Amino acid sequence: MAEQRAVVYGAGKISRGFLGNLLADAGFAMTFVDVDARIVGLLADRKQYHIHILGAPEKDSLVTNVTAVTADDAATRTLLVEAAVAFVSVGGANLASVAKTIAPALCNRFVSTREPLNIVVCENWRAAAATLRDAIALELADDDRRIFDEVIGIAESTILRSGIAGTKKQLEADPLAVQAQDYWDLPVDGDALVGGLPEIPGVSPIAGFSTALERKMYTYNCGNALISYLGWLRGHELLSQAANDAVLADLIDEVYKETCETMVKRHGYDRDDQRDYAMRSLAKFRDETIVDPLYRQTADPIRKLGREDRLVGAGLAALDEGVSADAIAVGIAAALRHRNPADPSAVRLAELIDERGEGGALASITGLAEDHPLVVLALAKLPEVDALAKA
Ligand SMILES: NC(=O)c1ccc[n+]([C@@H]2O[C@H](COP(=O)([O-])OP(=O)(O)OC[C@H]3O[C@@H](n4cnc5c(N)ncnc54)[C@H](O)[C@@H]3O)[C@@H](O)[C@H]2O)c1
Ligand SMILES: O=P(O)(O)OC[C@@H](O)[C@@H](O)[C@H](O)[C@H](O)CO
Repeated sequence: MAEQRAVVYGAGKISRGFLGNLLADAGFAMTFVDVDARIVGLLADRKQYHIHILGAPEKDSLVTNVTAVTADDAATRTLLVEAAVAFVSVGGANLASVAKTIAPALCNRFVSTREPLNIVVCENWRAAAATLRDAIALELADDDRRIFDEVIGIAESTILRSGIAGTKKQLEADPLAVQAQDYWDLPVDGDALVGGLPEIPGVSPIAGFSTALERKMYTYNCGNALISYLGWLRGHELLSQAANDAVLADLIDEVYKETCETMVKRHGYDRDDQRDYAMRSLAKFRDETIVDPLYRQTADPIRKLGREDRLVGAGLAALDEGVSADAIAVGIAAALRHRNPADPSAVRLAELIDERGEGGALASITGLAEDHPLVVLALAKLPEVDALAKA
């Protein structure tokens, strides 16, 4: 059988450290598309890179048979003609821009084939598949849009593996090296697929997936964000240190109670199943073999304070369901206190707070009124956050 090719939009930590791992193990040749010319140049020259599996070095691998092109390269236009599957992991805020690269490539594909193709979207971003589908549709003329609607599946997934930059030593040996959690499943929205996915062990189409990404963002990433922003304020460097900090234990327990109750009420998840799901995430955060720096977890606080993102989104959902959002609000307050001169988003957050105060900044980031109950609640938690930072 001819070699199957996958196109992976984004060549960052998840694309190389997770998608590339599963696809290489399944025997795929891969083309990565990225806006970062340095990464693209390295991939195109070296055609391989190392993945280091945290806590399980026997599962480390050398991914081969890869190449890459920059997103503005004319070569991207023909990439999807023979692709068997595509993945996107570029950061949710970049979905509109990647759509501009994907749309012409789909038009070229339609000239030679109307065979179905699925694009799996791998982002921590609410309604990521709909966002990408709408953005691609905007780029297409009517005839192509009709074909697009018929033969192109765009399916969400939940990424539960952590992808982490290589250590200094690993990067000296291979500038493309990534570290990844020892986790191998990528659940995908099976109902959104057209014609099914090629066989890729670990990539599992799931029926009834519609609320899975929100569940992950508002349970797993909400807990993670509270732990990470408070952990940073308390001087920790790693996620596992923050998640094992006894001073934070009660609050962590509370935030999971709130988010679990919210998900049970909002989507009808079984209470025990939801609790197990939540506790699996906490066990992961506490796992010391997963050496995950808090600067990655806390990066881009403005995005993470977004109205539909892990903290404010979860807080609004809790209030809608009549559930307490007190602990979630502590997480929001801790994010407002986040300062990191090396992170442009944190610098911008500090400027916004200087200009408008915490309430004004949160209102302008979320679009909520300054007197919205969640904004008021979050501001009321600032003294608690300040006390926890010093405790
Ligand atoms: N790293 C993790 O552990 C992890 C886990 C779960 C979910 N996620 C989510 O996965 C997504 C990717 O995360 P990551 O950690 O791999 O980020 P990353 O920054 O390492 O990689 C993103 C890559 O996308 C590229 N990119 C940006 N705009 C692009 C465009 N228009 N076209 C092509 N490439 C573009 C960037 O240059 C970068 O190389 C995010 O939504 C993140 O929230 C990450
Ligand atoms: O990727 P972000 O920036 O949205 O969030 C940082 C981490 O919390 C996140 O990458 C988790 O590690 C990930 O969601 C694990 O599934």
